[in-house]
Amino acid sequence: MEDLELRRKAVAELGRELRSLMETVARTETPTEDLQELAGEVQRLEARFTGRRRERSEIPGVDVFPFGLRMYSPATGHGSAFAPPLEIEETEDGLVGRCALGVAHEGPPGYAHGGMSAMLLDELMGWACAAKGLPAMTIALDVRYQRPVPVEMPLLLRARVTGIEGRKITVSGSVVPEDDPQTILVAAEGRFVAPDLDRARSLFPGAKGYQN
Ligand SMILES: CCCCC/C=C\C/C=C\C/C=C\C/C=C\CCCC(=O)SCCNC(=O)CCNC(=O)[C@H](O)C(C)(C)COP(=O)(O)OP(=O)(O)OC[C@H]1O[C@@H](n2cnc3c(N)ncnc32)[C@H](O)[C@@H]1OP(=O)(O)O
Repeated sequence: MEDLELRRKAVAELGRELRSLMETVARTETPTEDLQELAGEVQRLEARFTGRRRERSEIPGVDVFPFGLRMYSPATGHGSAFAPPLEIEETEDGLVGRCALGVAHEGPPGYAHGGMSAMLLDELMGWACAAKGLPAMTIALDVRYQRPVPVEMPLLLRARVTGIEGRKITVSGSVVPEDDPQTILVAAEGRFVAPDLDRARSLFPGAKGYQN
């Protein structure tokens, strides 16, 4: 079997380069004819991804699902061009995530798109459920945008499970500047449900651990 760590490293390296490319594209003032030529080059590059293409519900071989790694997650995945990516650490008071967003994640000029903050919090809050042994799906997310989130600013995101009632979990979350953690930029309250085994089997047919 191919070395998994080596493959994860390669996936992360490719992700890093793609992220950098996305940021360059979002900021470039390159002449129009060069853009046209570059589109053709990117298309040729894409044709070099050979080999089997993963099925829709197939879990990537580099992942650990549902408790571990999601390498192509648009929030935390080191293999994703779209992810900041969010780095997660477990603390006594829940999970803490660190990242900085880029111009590619912009909504209002100079500030993050609100959907980015919502996505990052949603994911971190989901991982907070998994950290309690209950991998769960979001059923409701209430996001309060208190201050705009500047891009290129180191951020701290927090997620804490506030209640567990059977398979239903409530979680709170926030986004703050790393150097000014008292200032809440975004606050969120979420409700999650951990699917029971039958539901998990039908929702995630590619997750071998759940199959008979
Ligand atoms: C051992 C199983 C493990 C399975 C793995 C699960 C998840 C793994 C996922 C990720 C990996 C881990 C870390 C997380 C990382 C990222 C997080 C990303 C978060 C997301 O990006 S996630 C995408 C958006 N999210 C959805 O796509 C959910 C759509 N949704 C559904 O697919 C169903 O909703 C489901 C399956 C969640 C529950 O369905 P179900 O059949 O298992 O549950 P059931 O109906 O029995 O409800 C039980 C109690 O929850 C109440 N309840 C249920 N659903 C409700 C709703 N929608 N609104 C209000 N209350 C609701 C009922 O009222 C009842 O309450 P009561 O008991 O008091 O009556």
